[in-house]
Amino acid sequence: MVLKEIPAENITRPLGRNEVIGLLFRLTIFGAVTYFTIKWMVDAIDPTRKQKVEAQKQAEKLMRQIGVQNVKLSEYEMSIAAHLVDPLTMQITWRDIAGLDEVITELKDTVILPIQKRHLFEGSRLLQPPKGVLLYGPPGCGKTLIAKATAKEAGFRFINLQPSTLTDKWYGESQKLAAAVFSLAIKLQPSIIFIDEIDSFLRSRSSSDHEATAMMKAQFMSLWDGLDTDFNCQVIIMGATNRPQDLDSAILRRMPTRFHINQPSIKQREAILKLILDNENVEAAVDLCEIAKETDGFSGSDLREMCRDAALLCVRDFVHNAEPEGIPENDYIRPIQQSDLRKAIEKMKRSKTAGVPNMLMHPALD
Ligand SMILES: Nc1ncnc2c1ncn2[C@@H]1O[C@H](COP(=O)(O)OP(=O)(O)OP(=O)(O)O)[C@@H](O)[C@H]1O
Repeated sequence: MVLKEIPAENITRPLGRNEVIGLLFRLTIFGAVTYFTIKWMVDAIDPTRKQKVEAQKQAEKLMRQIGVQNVKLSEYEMSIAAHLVDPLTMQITWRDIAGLDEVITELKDTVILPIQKRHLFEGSRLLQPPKGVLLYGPPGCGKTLIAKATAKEAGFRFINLQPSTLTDKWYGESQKLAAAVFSLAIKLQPSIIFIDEIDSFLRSRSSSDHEATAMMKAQFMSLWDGLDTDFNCQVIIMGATNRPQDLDSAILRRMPTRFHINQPSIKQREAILKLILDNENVEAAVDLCEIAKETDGFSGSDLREMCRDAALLCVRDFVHNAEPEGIPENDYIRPIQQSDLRKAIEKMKRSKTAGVPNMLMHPALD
């Protein structure tokens, strides 16, 4: 009916030049609007998009900081590169670790020496630096410190990989990300891939594993084997775990160099306390040997929190001794005393028996 109203000659006559241009123009606008709408919708429903953009920005910044130029990275490598640790901010050296001298000496001999003096070991297949190192032991006892110091001292780049980076993604993405971990580490070599809580994603395989998880694990292992067969490749995987018994036996086999970082002994606690309080204002009469005796069962991290608490007691005194107008009587903070450390130990013990991490007990002071 509508067509009937249009004169027949208007339908059959060829289009004029202007009409063709107009039509093309409208088609282009329509195409562009459709493209951007679909792109916007896909972006809007991709929950990882914001993360990806952030990761890319972070990665580009870090790559510039570590002086990597002219290396082209894929989208997946970019999101892994966001976990690179800038060596300028990574200031941990052996001197920042107390009480673990034996572990450090062994690490120097078995991991760092073969890296630094490669030429001496070139002829031997047996004496190549290990491609997998496992640090195991209770939480807060220095595993991460050891890994960072190893990277710093050996001059390796440090990729701090959280297992959730690989496991939180959409189906299929985790495999691409796992591959990106290795390809990025190779592009940036020499490098250390540090995986904290490695048991959380490379635990013993079970029949209840999701198919994607099982595939990712298998792929991770075969990529790892790739590192092993390439003698020129300078990539080391360092894993840390509190639960080595939960690790897949195939993973354990790939980490033949293992270090037990145990709860510190009394001597080690004394050394850690000395290090933590080294630059603090501590009364000369403080007996750290006594404090070490009283802190049985404390990790290095507990000791640090405890010392921080003791130091805060001095600050609190300073604030509470202030005159009513808010001006402190003396303009200095008193040194840490034995009694402050004792009070802090008691507080830490209470929080440990209550199963609450100490820092949660005084969030207001953080
Ligand atoms: N041996 C140590 N010497 C000096 N400081 C230590 C030592 N052990 C632990 N610390 C302190 O405790 C903090 C936590 O240690 P770290 O992160 O290395 O522990 P971790 O074993 O990796 O723990 P988690 O398993 O919870 O990751 C360190 O930042 C450091 O301040």
